[in-house]
Amino acid sequence: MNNLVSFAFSGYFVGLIQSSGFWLKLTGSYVVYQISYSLLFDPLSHIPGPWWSRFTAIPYHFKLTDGTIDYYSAAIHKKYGSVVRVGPMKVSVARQKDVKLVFSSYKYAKSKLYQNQNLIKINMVTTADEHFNKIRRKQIGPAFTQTGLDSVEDLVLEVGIKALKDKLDKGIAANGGVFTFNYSLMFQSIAADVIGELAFGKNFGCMQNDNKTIIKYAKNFITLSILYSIFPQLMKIPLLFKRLRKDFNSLMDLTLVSIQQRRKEIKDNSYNPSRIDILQIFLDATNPDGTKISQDELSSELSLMLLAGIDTTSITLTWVLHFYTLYPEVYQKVLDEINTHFPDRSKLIKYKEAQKKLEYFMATVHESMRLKPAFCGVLPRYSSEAGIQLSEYYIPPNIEMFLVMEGANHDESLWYSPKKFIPERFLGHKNNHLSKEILTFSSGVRICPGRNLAWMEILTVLPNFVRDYDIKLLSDSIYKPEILDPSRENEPQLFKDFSFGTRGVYNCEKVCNINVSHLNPSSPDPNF
Ligand code: HEM
Repeated sequence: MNNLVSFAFSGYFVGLIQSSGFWLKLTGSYVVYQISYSLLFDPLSHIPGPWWSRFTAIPYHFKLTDGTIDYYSAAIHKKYGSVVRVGPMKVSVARQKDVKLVFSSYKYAKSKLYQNQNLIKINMVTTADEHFNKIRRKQIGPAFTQTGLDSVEDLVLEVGIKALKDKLDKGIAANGGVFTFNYSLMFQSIAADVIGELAFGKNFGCMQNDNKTIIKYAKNFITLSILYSIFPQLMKIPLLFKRLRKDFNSLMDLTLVSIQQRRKEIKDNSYNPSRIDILQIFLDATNPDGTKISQDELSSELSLMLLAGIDTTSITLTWVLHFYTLYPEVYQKVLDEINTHFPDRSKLIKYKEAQKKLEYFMATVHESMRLKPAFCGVLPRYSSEAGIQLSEYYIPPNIEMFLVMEGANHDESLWYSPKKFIPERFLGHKNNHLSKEILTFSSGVRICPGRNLAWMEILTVLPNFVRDYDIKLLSDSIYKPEILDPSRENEPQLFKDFSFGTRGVYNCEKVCNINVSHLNPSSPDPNF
C-alpha cells in the first residue's frame, strides 16, 4: 500500500516538473502526501499530542535548542498525559516508571541525535553500541571505584574546597570582612579544575588565576554539539560557527598536549603511579583485541569527560546553595547537623565521613537534585525492534522517545507535592530508599559512571563551606525567602532556568551573588 501511494505520487511529480508554478505545486503535493500518509499509516495515531506533531517535528526541534524544553515538556504532559506525540515517529515520555524502564536496557538504544554531530570519534557517551559502551565503562570503572576515588581525594580537596577557602579568605581580608562573590561561577571553576587534574593531568587555573578559557571551550563545544545533532545539515556550511569551531579545535589540541605530557612524565618517572586518575586509566586501557585506545579516541573520551563533569556538578552545587538561601530553617538544620558531627574547624570534613554522618545534609542534596536535575531537558532513546509498552500505550518499533528528566523527577504518582522542597521526604528507614528513585544521574545500564566523583565534590565543598562562612543574600536580591511563587504552592520563587544540555540559570552573573564573611564560631547566624 505504501509503495502504491509512492508510485502514484512519483508519476504525478514528473508531470509537475514540466509545468509552471512547479515549486508551489511541489510544496502543495508534499503537504497532501504528508496529510494522507499520516491519516492512513501513522503508527502513532493512538498517542495524543499537538496537531502539528502528525506532520512535522520542527516545532519540537526548535524547543530543544531555545532553552525552554523543560517548560514546554511540562506543559504538553499536563495537557496530553504521560506519553505525548511530538513529531512523526517521535514521542515525549514523562512518567518515572516508564523512563526507568527505558533506562534499564541496552535494547532501548541512544538515538542518532547523540551521534549526528560527527565532530569527534564515537565515545562512551555518544555510542549506541552495547558492546562498545560496556568495554569503555569497564575500562574507566577503576577511576570511579572507592579505591580510585580515595587515591585522588587529596587532589579534589586541594583544587576544590581548599582553593575556594583560599579565594574567600583573601577576598574577605581585602574587602573589610565581607566579600561579595558569585557562587555559581566559583563552583564552575572548582568542577573544571577537578576535571583538569583528573582527565587532563593539570590544574586549569580556573579558580587560582581566574582563567576561564577551558570553561568557554566546554560551553562552546556543547553548543556546537547540540546544534549539529539537531540540525546536522549545518555541518555542511563551514563558514557558520567559526568561533565555536575554533574553540573546539583548541580543546582537541589541549587533549593531545595532555596525553603527550603524561606520556613524558611516565618516561621521566615523574608521574606518581599511586594516583588512579581518568587520564591514566584511559592511557593504560587495553581493548579486548589487545590494542590500545587510539589517539583520536582518547581525545574524544577526554573532551567528553570535560563536558560531562563541569556544569553537571557545578549546577548541582549551585542549586543546593540556592535552596539554602531560600529556606533558612533547612539551612539552620544543616548547620546544626554539621556542627554536631564536625565541631573541629581545624580539620576539613572528608567525603566518606560526611556521607556517613550527614543524613539531613544528604537529604537536602537529594531533594535539590530531584527538583532541579542538572542534566535536564530530554534524553532520546529508540523503542527497539520490538517496541515497548509505556503505561497504557504501546510504542511501536523504532520510535524516537524523548525521556523528560524533570518530568520523571516530578512525577506525582511517586512524589507528594512534587514542586515543593521537602528534604524530610528522604529521612528515616522507611524513606531513604527513595533517593534511588531520583533519575538525575539517569539509571540502569547507562547510569552516570562519574556520580561518585560528583558526590565527592558535593560532600567536601558544601559542608566545609557552610560550616566556616556566614552567607547572606545581597540586599537587592530578587530571590528571597519571602518572594513566593503561586505555581509552587506558594513556596519561595526559584531561579528562572533554561535547559541546553545542562540547566543554566538566567542572569547567573547577577542573581548568584552572595556576601560571605567569617563565621563567629560561637554564634552561627543563618538569618539571611
Ligand atoms: C552532579 C553531577 C552529574 C550529573 C547530574 C550527571 C548526570 C548524568 C546523566 C543524566 C547521564 C546520562 C546521560 C545520557 O544518557 O545521555 C550521565 C552520563 C555520563 N556521565 Fe554524568 N553526571 C554528573 C557528573 C559526572 C562526572 C563528574 C563525570 C565524569 C567526570 C560524568 C561522566 C559521565 C559519563 C562518561 C556518562 C556517559 C555514560 C554512558 O553513556 O554510558 N558525569 N551523567
